[in-house]
Amino acid sequence: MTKPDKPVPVLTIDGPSGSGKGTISRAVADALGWHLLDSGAIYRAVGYAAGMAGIDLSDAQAVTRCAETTKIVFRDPRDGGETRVIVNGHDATDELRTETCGAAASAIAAIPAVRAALFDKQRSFRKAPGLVADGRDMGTVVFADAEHKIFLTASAEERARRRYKQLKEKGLTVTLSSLLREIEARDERDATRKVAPLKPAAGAVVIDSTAIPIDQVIARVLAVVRPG
Ligand SMILES: Nc1ncnc2c1ncn2[C@@H]1O[C@H](COP(=O)(O)OP(=O)(O)OP(=O)(O)O)[C@@H](O)[C@H]1O
Ligand SMILES: Nc1ccn([C@H]2C[C@H](O)[C@@H](COP(=O)(O)O)O2)c(=O)n1
Repeated sequence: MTKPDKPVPVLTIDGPSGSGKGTISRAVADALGWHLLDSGAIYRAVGYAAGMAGIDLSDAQAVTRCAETTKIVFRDPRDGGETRVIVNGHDATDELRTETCGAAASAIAAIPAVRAALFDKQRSFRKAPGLVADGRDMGTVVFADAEHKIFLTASAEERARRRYKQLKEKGLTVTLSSLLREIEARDERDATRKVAPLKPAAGAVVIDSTAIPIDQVIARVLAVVRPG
């Protein structure tokens, strides 16, 4: 009798905005040689496409149609820079990273039919030799069968400071207090929605990175995948 194929391993990294999911996921995926899914970029792309089409984000039917029809392509840059996100043929990478797009993504992500429309697309990223999946419901819903699960968090104040530094370095004018308010509002919406709310998956290893430097967080996550 032949043995059934071993499922492709998945490491899920869920957590609130600014906890470092993207940074840590990219570094861990590179170290393991695994694929990467930035599921937040998919929700941001739909929020962006809906905005471009003039759709009212509270119109669940219209936003769901938008989620079903928006073409989202992740393009690896040839020069080793940031992955580009192409939305309906337009390189929207920079627009997607704005707080406006983050808030739009958070709003449309609360619509159950939108989440259902994006489910298969996210699952399709599971390919050998493995996948690191970053988001809010990777370990609880989309890859509930994942072998390794992390919940990465940090205090809201620390996350606001990180975002402030990031935006200042880009030359943008922001205030720490407004960023803290935006982060707290997004946390509240993502964690209290009825469908797939942000919460640690059962069995997830919780890492609070408030006072832990990036390289140590990466080491802790790698130790979960490759213990000993
Ligand atoms: N442990 C850490 N210590 C200090 N800074 C960190 C740490 N982890 C991440 N950062 C910095 O915090 C900022 C936000 O990180 P990142 O974009 O990875 O968070 P995120 O959780 O993916 O956010 P979002 O959900 O909004 O996409 C980046 O500038 C990153 O370099
Ligand atoms: N798996 C996911 C990923 C993202 N979202 C929603 C909620 C977030 O506020 C928003 C943007 O995500 P980010 O790019 O900041 O990680 O998208 C979600 O509901 N589920």
